Amino acid sequence: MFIYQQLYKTEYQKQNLIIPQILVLNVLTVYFTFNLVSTWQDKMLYINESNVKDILTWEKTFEAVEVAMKRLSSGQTVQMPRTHTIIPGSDNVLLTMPGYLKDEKFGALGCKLVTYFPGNPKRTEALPSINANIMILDEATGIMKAVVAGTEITTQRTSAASAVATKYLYVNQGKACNILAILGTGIQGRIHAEMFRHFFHFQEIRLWNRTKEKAKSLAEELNRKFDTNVFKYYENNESCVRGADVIVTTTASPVHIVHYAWVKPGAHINAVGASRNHFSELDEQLYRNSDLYLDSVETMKPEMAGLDMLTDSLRGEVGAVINKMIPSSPNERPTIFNGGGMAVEDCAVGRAVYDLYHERKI
Ligand SMILES: NC(=O)C1=CN([C@@H]2O[C@H](COP(=O)(O)OP(=O)(O)OC[C@H]3O[C@@H](n4cnc5c(N)ncnc54)[C@H](O)[C@@H]3O)[C@@H](O)[C@H]2O)C=CC1
Ligand SMILES: O=C([O-])C1=[NH+]CCC1
Repeated sequence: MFIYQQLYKTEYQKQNLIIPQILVLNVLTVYFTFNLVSTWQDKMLYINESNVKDILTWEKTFEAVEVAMKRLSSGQTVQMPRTHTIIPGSDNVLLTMPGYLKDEKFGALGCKLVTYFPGNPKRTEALPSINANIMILDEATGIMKAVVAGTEITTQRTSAASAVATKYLYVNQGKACNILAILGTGIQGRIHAEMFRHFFHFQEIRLWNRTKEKAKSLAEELNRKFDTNVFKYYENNESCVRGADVIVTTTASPVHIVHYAWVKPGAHINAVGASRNHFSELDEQLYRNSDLYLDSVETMKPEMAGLDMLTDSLRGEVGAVINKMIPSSPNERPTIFNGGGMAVEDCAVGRAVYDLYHERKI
């Protein structure tokens, strides 16, 4: 632009050029800014499900979720309540889960879009009921850096949240890991069975499902896969739960499938599944006679029907136990971890995947 100006000699010529110059300058500014942004967006990365499965380990997911829980309970996160867009006349729902987590290793600004379409597994070509994508945004500019496929991440991080809770509320108390009971053998039931075997080495892992054949075939498949016989299938939920040290519920059942009378004193329960609310798989007596821990009290308040009636049971967040802000329960009351799933867990694991992807230069 400066050189261009020097070519004109008279004041008249120069003045007459001012308006066109400003216009040209503006057009160029808009052009370059737009090009810069569109270059960013055109180059935006999509890390697909196969990439995620290749690079994400359970150890990394566990670490990311543990950090997310810790940071949430020490006020280093922002997590908005998720929105639920329910498709009229169905149980199908779209959730948006925005969050921000401050952490050198796992920090991210992100938003997960996740759908829950419970009929998907029964389609002619079975599909997962939960499908997700996580947007990772640049903290300085707000521009999207990547979309990370979020279905495997949701699967792993949900089970990892149960594993973190089990470690701090149960295993670290020196309690025995002999028998694990899992109710519901869909995607969450399967990952909990494999991940809990991996981290805690249970001697017996019991599986129960409403459709009995599914529990039976999963037990057979996992025994074959790991060349073991620790996986046992149960026809009845009561006998599956009685005597178990740790119980995991991963169903969409709208009615109670675990009753207080069946639960061993001092047992730990991870209540993962939810139907229309998060107060359905376990009966009220169990909630009233247990110590209840959540992933996020704020996020669960609008979602967990009945939470306001459980003030005597509610001890706080698992992150607060990890941070030693509150003690975990040393007594014989059962402990319950009711995890609703947190956006900041998805941010943390999404960031880990983003970094691993670049480290490995896939
Ligand atoms: N807390 C969290 O962060 C997350 C929670 N979830 C919840 O976990 C549950 C399971 O999810 P996925 O394994 O991905 O789904 P899935 O569709 O693979 O499995 C659903 C399971 O629920 C059982 N089920 C359905 N209706 C039932 C009923 N009326 N009584 C007994 N069992 C019933 C099915 O037999 C199946 O075993 C769902 O409720 C889902 O919303 C899923 C992901 C994250
Ligand atoms: O946290 C999560 O992603 C979900 N919670 C329930 C369905 C999906």
